[in-house]
Amino acid sequence: MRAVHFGAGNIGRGFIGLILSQAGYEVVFSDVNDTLVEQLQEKKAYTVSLAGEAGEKFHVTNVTAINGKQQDSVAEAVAQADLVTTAVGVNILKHIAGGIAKGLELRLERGAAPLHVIACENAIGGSTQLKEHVYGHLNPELQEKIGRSVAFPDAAVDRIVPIQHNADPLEVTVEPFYEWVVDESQMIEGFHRIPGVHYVDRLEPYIERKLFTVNTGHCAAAYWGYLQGCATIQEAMANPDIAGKVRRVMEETGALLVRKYGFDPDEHERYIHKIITRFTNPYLSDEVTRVGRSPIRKLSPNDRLVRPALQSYELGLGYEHLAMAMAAGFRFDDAADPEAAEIQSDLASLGVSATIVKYTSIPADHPLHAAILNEYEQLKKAARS
Ligand SMILES: NC(=O)c1ccc[n+]([C@@H]2O[C@H](COP(=O)([O-])OP(=O)(O)OC[C@H]3O[C@@H](n4cnc5c(N)ncnc54)[C@H](O)[C@@H]3O)[C@@H](O)[C@H]2O)c1
Ligand SMILES: O=P(O)(O)OC[C@@H](O)[C@@H](O)[C@H](O)[C@H](O)CO
Repeated sequence: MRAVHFGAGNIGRGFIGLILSQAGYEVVFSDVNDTLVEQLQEKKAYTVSLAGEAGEKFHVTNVTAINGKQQDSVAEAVAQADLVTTAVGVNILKHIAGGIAKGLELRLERGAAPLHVIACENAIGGSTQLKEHVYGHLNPELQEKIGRSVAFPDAAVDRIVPIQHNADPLEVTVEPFYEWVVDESQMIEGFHRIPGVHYVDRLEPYIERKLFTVNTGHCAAAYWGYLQGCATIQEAMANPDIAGKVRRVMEETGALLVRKYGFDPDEHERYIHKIITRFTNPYLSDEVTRVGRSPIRKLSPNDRLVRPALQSYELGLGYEHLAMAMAAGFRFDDAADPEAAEIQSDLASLGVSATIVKYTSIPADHPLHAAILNEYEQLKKAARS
């Protein structure tokens, strides 16, 4: 069996590629990074190391790569695949959609077997978003025909994989923990279950639990850490003030999740505790600039900060620390991050209030807007003194 995986980056090699290879798939990575592609084509294998005391290593074999810039090769790979997965970043999905659409057309012409396409991105409805992009390249007749034999089940993926600084460009160090949850209700016949993947009937509680706990806490640690001059999440979490606030932001989203989904409060508390342990893993060094990356995405209405804060407000629950984390996000001025630079430019030209509205879509007369604005001004004052 052959899987085509888009994105031979950190999570692609360190998680999805590893699991698929262990499940017996030949993994064909599609990437636009020439070095990664050439190395994978040449070595056909790489090493995944677990960041833990034992330092366990996995030799991942039966892998290769194609260059994602060559749309015909991408389409041919999709046409021959038994499974398609992605980990490119949710904003990149639109760029891979054309090649996938072309590949699906080829499959139709050749009468190929049913196919599942699973986007493993940090987003609600990632595969559904990819499907919309792919369908944007197909006329209604093709959409209808392809829809009968191609499914896009949504997924939630969890494993912390920092930016790598290894001599071997293919080697990747990952945390030992992982969770991959796939929505079974969106699948069609002919799917071969992948060992290590958890299949559920309803993904929403899983993706929201993951995004609003792991990723909300993570970006809060990154933004507060960045403002305190910390280079890594580990360094940020060693600061008791930051660690306390990170816990409280996860308690706010925890109260929301418990209310929305009826999670057991003690079990959810253990989930938060486990996440804090993962953030403080001494065998990992995870840069705050990676975790805080793409603040426009992270401050957008459906992502890890605004969505839980608005829902908490609607239910009369606390959102103070979420507002504080958003304010810190607006202060994240990493010059190497184009989204951070865009926000900083808007703050200077539009002012704080209009910039908050522009990126969060929270109206200026909303109490959450006032809370973000107030906290932003406090942070600015603190930075001056
Ligand atoms: N790293 C983590 O801890 C982690 C954990 C869970 C989920 N995720 C999610 O996984 C996704 C990837 O994150 P990452 O940390 O692996 O990022 P990454 O930057 O390490 O990897 C992304 C890869 O996609 C490639 N890419 C970009 N454009 C492409 C294109 N058009 N075609 C093919 N490949 C292309 C890049 O060259 C890169 O190798 C994101 O959505 C992220 O939120 C990351
Ligand atoms: O990948 P992002 O930019 O959505 O978020 C950064 C990190 O929070 C994220 O990559 C985590 O490490 C990961 O989601 C853990 O499962």
